[in-house]
Amino acid sequence: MISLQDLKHSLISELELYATELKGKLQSVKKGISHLETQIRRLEDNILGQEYNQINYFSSLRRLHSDWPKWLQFMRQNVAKETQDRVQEMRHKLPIEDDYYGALNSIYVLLDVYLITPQDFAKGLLNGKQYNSSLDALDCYAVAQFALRNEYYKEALEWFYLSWNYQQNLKESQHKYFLLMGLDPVRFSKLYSRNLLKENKKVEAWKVLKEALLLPHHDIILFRKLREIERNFYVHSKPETSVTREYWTDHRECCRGEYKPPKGLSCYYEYGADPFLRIAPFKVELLNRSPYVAAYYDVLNDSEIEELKLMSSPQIRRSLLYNHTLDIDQADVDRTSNSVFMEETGITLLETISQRAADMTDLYVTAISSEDLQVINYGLGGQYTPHCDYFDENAENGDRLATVLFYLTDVQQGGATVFPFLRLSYFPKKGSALIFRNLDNAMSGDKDSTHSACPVLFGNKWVATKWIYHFDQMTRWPCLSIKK
Ligand SMILES: O=C(O)CCC(=O)C(=O)O
Ligand SMILES: [Fe+2]
Repeated sequence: MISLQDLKHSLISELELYATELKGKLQSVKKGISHLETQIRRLEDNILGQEYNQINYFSSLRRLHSDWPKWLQFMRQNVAKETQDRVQEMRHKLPIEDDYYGALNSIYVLLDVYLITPQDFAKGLLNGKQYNSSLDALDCYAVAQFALRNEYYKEALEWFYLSWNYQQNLKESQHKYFLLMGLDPVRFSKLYSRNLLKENKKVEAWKVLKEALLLPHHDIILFRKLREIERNFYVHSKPETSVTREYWTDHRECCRGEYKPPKGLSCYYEYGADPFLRIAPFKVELLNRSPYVAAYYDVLNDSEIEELKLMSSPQIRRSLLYNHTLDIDQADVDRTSNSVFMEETGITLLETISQRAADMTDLYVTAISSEDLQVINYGLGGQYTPHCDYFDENAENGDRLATVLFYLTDVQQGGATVFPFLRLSYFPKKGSALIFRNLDNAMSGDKDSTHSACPVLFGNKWVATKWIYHFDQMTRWPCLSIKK
Protein backbone atom coordinates (compact mmCIF):
# COMPACT_ATOMS: atom_id res chain seq x y z
CA MET A 1 0.00 0.00 0.00
CA ILE A 2 1.27 3.44 -0.90
CA SER A 3 1.85 5.67 2.15
CA LEU A 4 0.08 8.97 2.74
CA GLN A 5 3.49 10.63 2.82
CA ASP A 6 4.37 9.35 -0.68
CA LEU A 7 1.00 10.44 -1.97
CA LYS A 8 1.57 13.94 -0.65
CA HIS A 9 4.96 14.07 -2.41
CA SER A 10 3.57 12.97 -5.77
CA LEU A 11 0.73 15.48 -5.48
CA ILE A 12 3.26 18.24 -4.82
CA SER A 13 5.42 17.33 -7.80
CA GLU A 14 2.38 17.20 -10.09
CA LEU A 15 1.26 20.61 -8.82
CA GLU A 16 4.74 21.98 -9.50
CA LEU A 17 4.55 20.74 -13.10
CA TYR A 18 1.13 22.31 -13.40
CA ALA A 19 2.46 25.63 -12.08
CA THR A 20 5.27 25.60 -14.67
CA GLU A 21 2.88 25.03 -17.54
CA LEU A 22 0.53 27.70 -16.23
CA LYS A 23 3.44 30.12 -16.10
CA GLY A 24 4.16 29.29 -19.76
CA LYS A 25 0.59 30.14 -20.70
CA LEU A 26 0.74 33.34 -18.70
CA GLN A 27 3.89 34.42 -20.55
CA SER A 28 2.23 33.80 -23.92
CA VAL A 29 -0.72 35.96 -22.87
CA LYS A 30 1.56 38.77 -21.72
CA LYS A 31 3.51 38.65 -25.01
CA GLY A 32 0.23 38.70 -26.91
CA ILE A 33 -0.93 41.77 -24.97
CA SER A 34 2.22 43.76 -25.69
CA HIS A 35 2.09 42.79 -29.38
CA LEU A 36 -1.51 43.95 -29.60
CA GLU A 37 -0.74 47.16 -27.77
CA THR A 38 2.04 48.01 -30.22
CA GLN A 39 -0.23 47.35 -33.19
CA ILE A 40 -3.09 49.41 -31.79
CA ARG A 41 -0.78 52.29 -30.99
CA ARG A 42 0.52 52.27 -34.57
CA LEU A 43 -3.01 52.22 -35.94
CA GLU A 44 -4.06 55.14 -33.73
CA ASP A 45 -1.03 57.15 -34.81
CA ASN A 46 -1.97 56.55 -38.42
CA ILE A 47 -5.53 57.64 -37.85
CA LEU A 48 -4.41 60.79 -36.07
CA GLY A 49 -2.12 61.51 -38.97
CA GLN A 50 -5.12 61.14 -41.32
CA GLU A 51 -3.63 57.96 -42.70
CA TYR A 52 -6.72 55.93 -42.42
CA ASN A 53 -6.48 53.85 -45.57
CA GLN A 54 -7.35 50.44 -46.90
CA ILE A 55 -4.16 48.97 -45.44
CA ASN A 56 -4.80 49.81 -41.82
CA TYR A 57 -8.53 49.34 -42.30
CA PHE A 58 -7.88 45.79 -43.49
CA SER A 59 -5.31 45.07 -40.81
CA SER A 60 -7.59 46.18 -37.94
CA LEU A 61 -10.53 44.36 -39.44
CA ARG A 62 -8.49 41.18 -39.79
CA ARG A 63 -7.38 41.44 -36.19
CA LEU A 64 -10.91 41.78 -34.92
CA HIS A 65 -12.23 39.13 -37.24
CA SER A 66 -9.54 36.46 -36.98
CA ASP A 67 -7.41 37.12 -33.89
CA TRP A 68 -10.12 37.28 -31.26
CA PRO A 69 -11.47 33.79 -31.89
CA LYS A 70 -7.91 32.50 -31.67
CA TRP A 71 -7.50 34.21 -28.31
CA LEU A 72 -10.72 32.69 -27.12
CA GLN A 73 -9.57 29.28 -28.30
CA PHE A 74 -6.29 29.80 -26.50
CA MET A 75 -8.05 30.85 -23.27
CA ARG A 76 -10.18 27.76 -23.42
CA GLN A 77 -7.22 25.48 -24.00
CA ASN A 78 -6.68 23.06 -21.20
CA VAL A 79 -3.40 23.72 -19.43
CA ALA A 80 -1.25 20.71 -18.54
CA LYS A 81 -3.65 18.10 -19.77
CA GLU A 82 -1.26 15.22 -18.92
CA THR A 83 -0.66 16.52 -15.41
CA GLN A 84 -4.40 16.64 -14.92
CA ASP A 85 -4.73 13.07 -16.18
CA ARG A 86 -2.07 11.88 -13.78
CA VAL A 87 -3.74 13.64 -10.84
CA GLN A 88 -7.00 12.04 -11.91
CA GLU A 89 -5.20 8.66 -11.94
CA MET A 90 -4.03 9.29 -8.38
CA ARG A 91 -7.62 9.36 -7.21
CA HIS A 92 -7.67 5.57 -7.06
CA LYS A 93 -4.81 5.62 -4.61
CA LEU A 94 -6.21 8.39 -2.43
CA PRO A 95 -8.20 7.75 0.76
CA ILE A 96 -11.84 7.08 -0.07
CA GLU A 97 -14.91 8.54 1.61
CA ASP A 98 -15.15 5.63 4.02
CA ASP A 99 -11.61 6.29 5.27
CA TYR A 100 -12.40 9.96 5.63
CA TYR A 101 -15.64 9.54 7.57
CA GLY A 102 -14.04 6.78 9.61
CA ALA A 103 -11.30 9.19 10.67
CA LEU A 104 -13.85 11.88 11.48
CA ASN A 105 -15.90 9.48 13.51
CA SER A 106 -12.94 8.29 15.52
CA ILE A 107 -12.28 11.91 16.58
CA TYR A 108 -15.66 11.81 18.32
CA VAL A 109 -14.95 8.43 19.84
CA LEU A 110 -11.61 9.65 21.23
CA LEU A 111 -13.01 12.86 22.65
CA ASP A 112 -15.87 10.98 24.20
CA VAL A 113 -13.90 8.14 25.77
CA TYR A 114 -10.94 10.19 27.00
CA LEU A 115 -12.84 13.34 27.83
CA ILE A 116 -10.65 15.48 25.58
CA THR A 117 -11.96 18.92 24.69
CA PRO A 118 -12.05 19.93 21.01
CA GLN A 119 -9.75 22.85 21.90
CA ASP A 120 -7.07 20.51 23.31
CA PHE A 121 -7.45 18.04 20.48
CA ALA A 122 -7.12 20.78 17.86
CA LYS A 123 -3.88 22.02 19.37
CA GLY A 124 -2.42 18.53 19.75
CA LEU A 125 -2.82 18.18 23.54
CA LEU A 126 -3.96 14.62 24.23
CA ASN A 127 -4.46 13.66 27.86
CA GLY A 128 -1.81 16.06 29.11
CA LYS A 129 0.76 15.13 26.45
CA GLN A 130 1.58 17.82 23.89
CA TYR A 131 2.20 16.53 20.34
CA ASN A 132 3.73 18.45 17.53
CA SER A 133 0.56 18.41 15.48
CA SER A 134 -2.53 20.53 15.27
CA LEU A 135 -5.68 21.13 13.26
CA ASP A 136 -6.33 24.26 11.22
CA ALA A 137 -9.47 26.26 10.42
CA LEU A 138 -10.36 23.98 7.52
CA ASP A 139 -9.89 20.78 9.58
CA CYS A 140 -12.12 22.11 12.36
CA TYR A 141 -14.69 23.19 9.78
CA ALA A 142 -14.72 19.66 8.34
CA VAL A 143 -15.28 18.14 11.80
CA ALA A 144 -18.04 20.68 12.46
CA GLN A 145 -19.82 19.88 9.20
CA PHE A 146 -19.60 16.17 9.91
CA ALA A 147 -21.15 16.70 13.34
CA LEU A 148 -23.85 18.96 11.94
CA ARG A 149 -24.76 16.39 9.29
CA ASN A 150 -25.03 13.74 11.99
CA GLU A 151 -27.09 16.05 14.19
CA TYR A 152 -24.51 16.26 17.00
CA TYR A 153 -25.45 19.91 17.34
CA LYS A 154 -23.71 20.63 20.61
CA GLU A 155 -20.41 19.16 19.44
CA ALA A 156 -20.68 20.79 16.04
CA LEU A 157 -20.97 24.17 17.71
CA GLU A 158 -17.65 23.76 19.50
CA TRP A 159 -15.92 22.90 16.23
CA PHE A 160 -17.54 25.75 14.36
CA TYR A 161 -16.45 28.09 17.09
CA LEU A 162 -12.87 26.78 16.96
CA SER A 163 -12.72 27.11 13.18
CA TRP A 164 -14.20 30.59 13.37
CA ASN A 165 -11.57 31.57 15.95
CA TYR A 166 -8.75 30.29 13.76
CA GLN A 167 -10.15 32.14 10.77
CA GLN A 168 -9.94 35.44 12.64
CA ASN A 169 -6.14 35.12 12.71
CA LEU A 170 -5.57 34.12 9.09
CA LYS A 171 -3.55 36.26 6.73
CA GLU A 172 -5.05 37.42 3.44
CA SER A 173 -3.08 34.82 1.41
CA GLN A 174 -4.19 32.04 3.76
CA HIS A 175 -7.80 33.13 3.38
CA LYS A 176 -7.41 32.77 -0.39
CA TYR A 177 -5.95 29.29 -0.02
CA PHE A 178 -8.66 28.16 2.37
CA LEU A 179 -11.32 29.58 0.08
CA LEU A 180 -9.87 27.54 -2.78
CA MET A 181 -10.02 24.47 -0.56
CA GLY A 182 -13.69 25.01 0.28
CA LEU A 183 -13.74 27.33 3.27
CA ASP A 184 -16.12 29.89 1.90
CA PRO A 185 -16.82 32.32 4.77
CA VAL A 186 -20.36 33.02 3.57
CA ARG A 187 -21.30 29.36 3.47
CA PHE A 188 -19.49 28.88 6.77
CA SER A 189 -21.64 31.58 8.39
CA LYS A 190 -24.82 30.03 7.05
CA LEU A 191 -23.96 26.63 8.51
CA TYR A 192 -22.66 28.07 11.76
CA SER A 193 -25.82 30.14 12.25
CA ARG A 194 -28.00 27.15 11.34
CA ASN A 195 -26.18 25.16 14.01
CA LEU A 196 -26.65 27.96 16.56
CA LEU A 197 -30.36 28.03 15.78
CA LYS A 198 -30.60 24.27 16.29
CA GLU A 199 -29.19 24.90 19.76
CA ASN A 200 -31.70 27.71 20.22
CA LYS A 201 -29.00 30.38 20.35
CA LYS A 202 -30.91 32.95 18.31
CA VAL A 203 -28.97 36.02 19.35
CA GLU A 204 -25.63 34.40 18.53
CA ALA A 205 -26.97 33.17 15.17
CA TRP A 206 -28.18 36.67 14.45
CA LYS A 207 -24.73 38.09 15.29
CA VAL A 208 -22.94 35.62 13.02
CA LEU A 209 -25.23 36.52 10.10
CA LYS A 210 -24.97 40.21 10.81
CA GLU A 211 -21.19 40.00 10.70
CA ALA A 212 -21.28 37.85 7.57
CA LEU A 213 -23.22 40.60 5.82
CA LEU A 214 -20.02 42.66 5.96
CA LEU A 215 -18.18 40.05 3.88
CA PRO A 216 -17.39 41.11 0.32
CA HIS A 217 -19.30 38.24 -1.33
CA HIS A 218 -22.27 37.97 0.96
CA ASP A 219 -25.50 37.02 -0.70
CA ILE A 220 -29.15 37.76 -0.27
CA ILE A 221 -29.81 34.42 1.42
CA LEU A 222 -27.78 35.61 4.41
CA PHE A 223 -29.99 38.60 4.64
CA ARG A 224 -33.14 36.57 4.38
CA LYS A 225 -31.95 34.23 7.11
CA LEU A 226 -31.24 37.21 9.32
CA ARG A 227 -34.72 38.47 8.57
CA GLU A 228 -36.19 35.11 9.44
CA ILE A 229 -34.53 35.19 12.85
CA GLU A 230 -35.74 38.73 13.43
CA ARG A 231 -39.23 37.70 12.42
CA ASN A 232 -39.11 34.99 15.06
CA PHE A 233 -37.84 37.42 17.67
CA TYR A 234 -40.84 39.56 17.03
CA VAL A 235 -43.39 36.80 16.82
CA HIS A 236 -42.10 35.24 20.02
CA SER A 237 -42.20 38.46 21.90
CA LYS A 238 -45.57 39.53 20.55
CA PRO A 239 -47.73 40.36 23.55
CA GLU A 240 -50.50 37.87 24.04
CA THR A 241 -52.96 40.58 24.88
CA SER A 242 -52.54 42.32 21.52
CA VAL A 243 -55.94 41.10 20.40
CA THR A 244 -58.77 40.70 22.84
CA ARG A 245 -62.19 39.24 22.20
CA GLU A 246 -64.14 42.46 22.80
CA TYR A 247 -64.41 43.47 19.17
CA TRP A 248 -65.37 40.08 17.88
CA THR A 249 -68.92 41.29 17.48
CA ASP A 250 -67.69 43.99 15.11
CA HIS A 251 -65.56 41.43 13.34
CA ARG A 252 -68.59 39.22 12.68
CA GLU A 253 -70.77 42.12 11.60
CA CYS A 254 -68.05 43.36 9.27
CA CYS A 255 -67.72 39.86 7.79
CA ARG A 256 -71.42 39.89 6.99
CA GLY A 257 -70.98 43.30 5.37
CA GLU A 258 -73.40 44.95 7.78
CA TYR A 259 -71.67 48.32 7.89
CA LYS A 260 -72.18 50.72 5.07
CA PRO A 261 -69.15 51.68 3.01
CA PRO A 262 -67.49 54.87 4.32
CA LYS A 263 -68.93 58.14 3.08
CA GLY A 264 -67.20 61.35 2.07
CA LEU A 265 -64.01 59.71 0.93
CA SER A 266 -62.79 59.78 -2.62
CA CYS A 267 -61.87 57.75 -5.68
CA TYR A 268 -58.99 59.10 -7.73
CA TYR A 269 -56.19 58.29 -10.15
CA GLU A 270 -52.80 57.90 -8.52
CA TYR A 271 -49.97 59.09 -10.77
CA GLY A 272 -47.11 58.33 -8.33
CA ALA A 273 -43.47 59.06 -9.02
CA ASP A 274 -42.85 56.78 -12.01
CA PRO A 275 -43.37 58.58 -15.36
CA PHE A 276 -45.03 55.43 -16.70
CA LEU A 277 -47.90 56.04 -14.30
CA ARG A 278 -48.69 59.21 -16.28
CA ILE A 279 -50.09 56.93 -18.97
CA ALA A 280 -51.45 54.16 -16.73
CA PRO A 281 -52.30 55.58 -13.31
CA PHE A 282 -53.62 53.43 -10.48
CA LYS A 283 -57.34 53.55 -9.76
CA VAL A 284 -57.62 54.17 -6.06
CA GLU A 285 -60.52 54.19 -3.63
CA LEU A 286 -59.69 55.69 -0.25
CA LEU A 287 -61.44 53.67 2.46
CA ASN A 288 -60.04 55.21 5.63
CA ARG A 289 -57.80 58.16 6.33
CA SER A 290 -56.10 57.19 9.58
CA PRO A 291 -54.84 54.57 9.53
CA TYR A 292 -54.61 54.80 5.78
CA VAL A 293 -56.60 52.06 4.06
CA ALA A 294 -57.15 52.17 0.31
CA ALA A 295 -58.18 49.80 -2.46
CA TYR A 296 -56.19 49.81 -5.70
CA TYR A 297 -57.98 48.28 -8.69
CA ASP A 298 -56.55 46.30 -11.64
CA VAL A 299 -53.02 46.12 -10.33
CA LEU A 300 -52.34 42.49 -11.30
CA ASN A 301 -53.46 41.00 -14.60
CA ASP A 302 -54.87 37.50 -15.13
CA SER A 303 -51.71 35.99 -16.56
CA GLU A 304 -49.59 37.33 -13.67
CA ILE A 305 -52.10 35.88 -11.24
CA GLU A 306 -52.11 32.47 -12.94
CA GLU A 307 -48.32 32.37 -12.99
CA LEU A 308 -48.13 33.30 -9.33
CA LYS A 309 -50.62 30.64 -8.32
CA LEU A 310 -48.90 28.04 -10.45
CA MET A 311 -45.48 28.88 -9.08
CA SER A 312 -46.53 28.89 -5.42
CA SER A 313 -48.87 25.87 -5.42
CA PRO A 314 -46.19 23.16 -5.12
CA GLN A 315 -44.61 24.89 -2.12
CA ILE A 316 -47.67 25.98 -0.23
CA ARG A 317 -48.09 24.47 3.27
CA ARG A 318 -50.41 24.78 6.25
CA SER A 319 -49.92 28.24 7.85
CA LEU A 320 -48.65 28.19 11.41
CA LEU A 321 -49.11 30.51 14.38
CA TYR A 322 -46.85 30.95 17.37
CA ASN A 323 -48.11 29.31 20.55
CA HIS A 324 -46.84 31.32 23.55
CA THR A 325 -47.51 28.63 26.10
CA LEU A 326 -45.77 25.83 24.27
CA ASP A 327 -43.18 28.09 22.64
CA ILE A 328 -43.68 26.46 19.22
CA ASP A 329 -45.17 27.36 15.87
CA GLN A 330 -48.21 25.24 15.24
CA ALA A 331 -51.38 24.94 13.18
CA ASP A 332 -54.10 26.99 14.82
CA VAL A 333 -57.83 27.47 14.36
CA ASP A 334 -57.23 31.23 14.38
CA ARG A 335 -55.40 30.95 11.08
CA THR A 336 -56.72 28.26 8.79
CA SER A 337 -54.97 28.70 5.48
CA ASN A 338 -52.05 27.41 3.47
CA SER A 339 -49.22 29.78 2.70
CA VAL A 340 -45.68 30.18 1.48
CA PHE A 341 -43.07 32.95 1.41
CA MET A 342 -41.74 33.08 -2.16
CA GLU A 343 -37.97 33.46 -2.57
CA GLU A 344 -37.92 36.49 -4.89
CA THR A 345 -34.36 36.87 -6.12
CA GLY A 346 -34.06 36.45 -9.87
CA ILE A 347 -37.75 35.62 -10.39
CA THR A 348 -39.00 38.22 -12.84
CA LEU A 349 -42.66 38.02 -11.88
CA LEU A 350 -41.94 38.44 -8.16
CA GLU A 351 -39.58 41.32 -8.80
CA THR A 352 -42.24 42.97 -10.98
CA ILE A 353 -44.79 42.60 -8.19
CA SER A 354 -42.37 44.15 -5.70
CA GLN A 355 -41.81 47.03 -8.08
CA ARG A 356 -45.56 47.47 -8.41
CA ALA A 357 -45.92 47.57 -4.64
CA ALA A 358 -43.22 50.25 -4.64
CA ASP A 359 -45.07 52.27 -7.28
CA MET A 360 -48.35 51.94 -5.42
CA THR A 361 -47.01 52.91 -2.02
CA ASP A 362 -44.20 55.23 -3.12
CA LEU A 363 -42.02 53.36 -0.62
CA TYR A 364 -38.75 51.48 -1.07
CA VAL A 365 -39.63 47.85 -1.59
CA THR A 366 -36.28 46.09 -1.56
CA ALA A 367 -34.97 42.85 -0.04
CA ILE A 368 -33.92 44.95 2.96
CA SER A 369 -37.03 47.01 3.35
CA SER A 370 -39.63 44.33 2.74
CA GLU A 371 -40.43 40.68 3.26
CA ASP A 372 -40.72 38.12 0.50
CA LEU A 373 -44.15 37.95 -1.06
CA GLN A 374 -46.35 35.56 0.90
CA VAL A 375 -48.99 33.70 -1.10
CA ILE A 376 -51.96 32.50 0.93
CA ASN A 377 -54.82 30.18 0.00
CA TYR A 378 -57.98 29.77 2.08
CA GLY A 379 -60.35 26.87 1.44
CA LEU A 380 -63.93 26.59 2.68
CA GLY A 381 -64.13 28.05 6.18
CA GLY A 382 -60.53 29.31 5.92
CA GLN A 383 -59.95 32.45 7.99
CA TYR A 384 -57.49 34.57 9.95
CA THR A 385 -59.09 35.98 13.09
CA PRO A 386 -58.47 39.63 14.23
CA HIS A 387 -54.78 40.40 14.45
CA CYS A 388 -52.28 43.15 13.79
CA ASP A 389 -49.50 42.80 11.25
CA TYR A 390 -47.00 44.83 13.27
CA PHE A 391 -44.73 43.34 15.92
CA ASP A 392 -44.58 46.38 18.14
CA GLU A 393 -40.94 45.90 19.06
CA ASN A 394 -38.20 48.46 18.70
CA ALA A 395 -36.42 46.39 16.13
CA GLU A 396 -33.29 47.59 14.42
CA ASN A 397 -34.68 47.02 10.94
CA GLY A 398 -38.03 48.45 11.75
CA ASP A 399 -41.53 47.17 11.89
CA ARG A 400 -44.12 46.49 9.21
CA LEU A 401 -45.08 49.99 8.18
CA ALA A 402 -47.52 48.97 5.49
CA THR A 403 -49.25 45.88 4.16
CA VAL A 404 -50.00 45.44 0.47
CA LEU A 405 -52.58 42.70 0.14
CA PHE A 406 -53.10 41.51 -3.44
CA TYR A 407 -56.30 39.64 -4.27
CA LEU A 408 -55.74 36.78 -6.69
CA THR A 409 -59.38 35.67 -6.82
CA ASP A 410 -62.90 36.90 -6.31
CA VAL A 411 -64.69 34.95 -3.58
CA GLN A 412 -68.28 33.93 -4.26
CA GLN A 413 -69.34 34.33 -0.62
CA GLY A 414 -67.50 35.47 2.48
CA GLY A 415 -63.72 35.89 2.68
CA ALA A 416 -63.75 39.68 3.19
CA THR A 417 -60.82 41.48 4.74
CA VAL A 418 -62.28 43.53 7.59
CA PHE A 419 -61.12 46.14 10.07
CA PRO A 420 -63.35 45.74 13.14
CA PHE A 421 -62.23 48.98 14.81
CA LEU A 422 -62.93 50.92 11.65
CA ARG A 423 -66.10 49.00 10.87
CA LEU A 424 -64.75 48.55 7.41
CA SER A 425 -65.14 45.58 5.06
CA TYR A 426 -63.43 44.93 1.74
CA PHE A 427 -64.72 42.04 -0.36
CA PRO A 428 -62.07 40.38 -2.55
CA LYS A 429 -61.90 41.53 -6.14
CA LYS A 430 -59.51 39.66 -8.40
CA GLY A 431 -56.56 41.81 -9.52
CA SER A 432 -57.08 44.48 -6.86
CA ALA A 433 -55.00 45.23 -3.78
CA LEU A 434 -55.62 46.71 -0.40
CA ILE A 435 -52.94 48.90 1.10
CA PHE A 436 -53.03 49.72 4.78
CA ARG A 437 -50.70 51.27 7.28
CA ASN A 438 -49.94 49.38 10.45
CA LEU A 439 -47.83 52.01 12.21
CA ASP A 440 -48.81 55.46 13.37
CA ASN A 441 -46.73 58.58 12.73
CA ALA A 442 -44.48 57.78 15.68
CA MET A 443 -43.84 54.42 13.98
CA SER A 444 -45.57 52.52 16.77
CA GLY A 445 -48.20 49.89 16.13
CA ASP A 446 -51.60 51.41 15.38
CA LYS A 447 -54.25 49.27 17.06
CA ASP A 448 -56.86 50.59 14.65
CA SER A 449 -55.14 48.66 11.87
CA THR A 450 -56.36 45.41 13.48
CA HIS A 451 -57.92 43.33 10.73
CA SER A 452 -59.10 39.84 9.92
CA ALA A 453 -59.71 37.52 7.01
CA CYS A 454 -63.33 36.42 7.31
CA PRO A 455 -64.15 32.76 6.81
CA VAL A 456 -64.77 31.70 3.22
CA LEU A 457 -68.39 30.70 2.92
CA PHE A 458 -68.33 29.58 -0.69
CA GLY A 459 -65.40 29.48 -3.11
CA ASN A 460 -61.68 29.56 -2.79
CA LYS A 461 -59.67 32.61 -1.77
CA TRP A 462 -56.12 33.40 -2.88
CA VAL A 463 -54.21 36.47 -1.71
CA ALA A 464 -50.59 37.58 -1.59
CA THR A 465 -49.12 39.87 1.03
CA LYS A 466 -46.15 42.14 0.77
CA TRP A 467 -45.00 43.65 4.05
CA ILE A 468 -42.99 46.81 3.85
CA TYR A 469 -40.77 47.91 6.72
CA HIS A 470 -40.41 51.44 7.99
CA PHE A 471 -36.64 50.94 8.07
CA ASP A 472 -35.03 52.78 5.14
CA GLN A 473 -38.12 54.85 4.31
CA MET A 474 -37.17 58.13 5.94
CA THR A 475 -36.80 59.89 2.61
CA ARG A 476 -40.13 58.50 1.41
CA TRP A 477 -42.36 59.28 4.31
CA PRO A 478 -43.05 62.86 5.38
CA CYS A 479 -42.64 63.81 9.04
CA LEU A 480 -46.18 64.00 10.32
CA SER A 481 -47.56 65.09 13.62
CA ILE A 482 -47.75 62.40 16.25
CA LYS A 483 -51.24 61.38 17.35
CA LYS A 484 -51.64 61.54 21.15
O1 LIG B 1 -56.47 37.28 3.72
C1 LIG B 1 -56.79 38.37 4.15
O2 LIG B 1 -57.82 38.94 3.80
C2 LIG B 1 -55.92 39.04 5.17
C3 LIG B 1 -54.60 38.34 5.37
C4 LIG B 1 -53.83 38.93 6.51
O3 LIG B 1 -54.26 39.78 7.19
C5 LIG B 1 -52.47 38.44 6.81
O4 LIG B 1 -52.02 37.49 6.18
O5 LIG B 1 -51.83 39.03 7.71
FE1 LIG C 1 -52.79 40.58 8.49
